[in-house]
Amino acid sequence: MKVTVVGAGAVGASCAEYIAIKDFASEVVLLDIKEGYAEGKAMDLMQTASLNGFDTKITGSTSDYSKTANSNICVITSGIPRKPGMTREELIGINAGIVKSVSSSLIEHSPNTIIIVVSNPMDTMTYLVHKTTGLPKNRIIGMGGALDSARFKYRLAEALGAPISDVDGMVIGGHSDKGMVPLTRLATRNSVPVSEFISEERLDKVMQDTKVGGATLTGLLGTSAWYAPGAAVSGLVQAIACDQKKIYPCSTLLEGEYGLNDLCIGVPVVLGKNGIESIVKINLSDAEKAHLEESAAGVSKTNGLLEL
Ligand SMILES: NC(=O)C1=CN([C@@H]2O[C@H](COP(=O)(O)OP(=O)(O)OC[C@H]3O[C@@H](n4cnc5c(N)ncnc54)[C@H](O)[C@@H]3O)[C@@H](O)[C@H]2O)C=CC1
Ligand SMILES: O=C([O-])CC(=O)C(=O)O
Repeated sequence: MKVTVVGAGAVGASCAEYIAIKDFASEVVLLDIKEGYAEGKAMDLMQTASLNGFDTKITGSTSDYSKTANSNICVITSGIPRKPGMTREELIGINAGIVKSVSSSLIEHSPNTIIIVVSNPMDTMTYLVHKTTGLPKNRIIGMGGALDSARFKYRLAEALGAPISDVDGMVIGGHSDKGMVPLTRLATRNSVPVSEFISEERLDKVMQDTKVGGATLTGLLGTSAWYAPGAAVSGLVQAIACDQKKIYPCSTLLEGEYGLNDLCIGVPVVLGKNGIESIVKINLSDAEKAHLEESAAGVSKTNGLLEL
């Protein structure tokens, strides 16, 4: 199993590290445009192998896509992150050009690859990959919901005073400060609805804190987060590489599902060796449907800024 990660910055390197530590891939190639940067990160990571006990071989490449040839899975993290006070949508001008050229170079060398898009604004970048590459829809996956759901579980555990392992919950919708739809109604503590333990007001705060999870970290760090994003990507990569058939909320092209068309947005999907094996349709309440539709309108508006 060969995995390429484009962008050896904060998220790309974290992603490579988590993939290696989980030790399911034979090879990870990190690629960046900064001279020597990916090679340096790869060497540093390889020097953790005996310490962390993995055999995954990590190599680096400065813009040489021949080294990525025949990758089973390619992750795109190249592009600029936001600074405090910015929205993810403001990154579109620079990141669209980067994502378009990177995806085309990847496919040239790995025509059968599955692509995971991370660069922001992620739902729109995922749509761009659809529009410009012609890859089948099951092989283009946007990562956002897995991260947002992890943050939701963190906030739920905090509110419940419970261990995170006791908590389950999912966030669908667009990966944006306003567009996320945390499904509080379906969240559970050890299969008991969380509403049995905490008030509606407290749950509403959980929802609000979850939606601004990325912005909160950007304010604290001066740039956006990388540990949880890297871990979330590694979960998706593992589900595909090991054909786990796990359900994750991912950004995928909708063609009528959830009443939405011609956009990529986060909904639950089954991940396995073919990438997106199926879109899972769950019954949403009227309020959740309205929230998702509003989120979709926001994503479509951002998609409208693409020069296609
Ligand atoms: N979808 C999600 O949940 C998340 C998305 N992100 C997004 O991921 C992206 C990367 O974030 P960071 O790693 O923090 O940024 P970073 O600045 O640390 O790393 C980005 C890397 O991309 C490289 N790069 C730029 N243009 C390139 C090109 N054409 N080819 C190859 N490499 C290129 C840069 O040299 C840099 O090393 C940002 O757009 C950020 O908003 C970040 C966290 C979560
Ligand atoms: O907040 C950002 O800009 C990066 C990101 O998507 C996240 O951490 O959720």
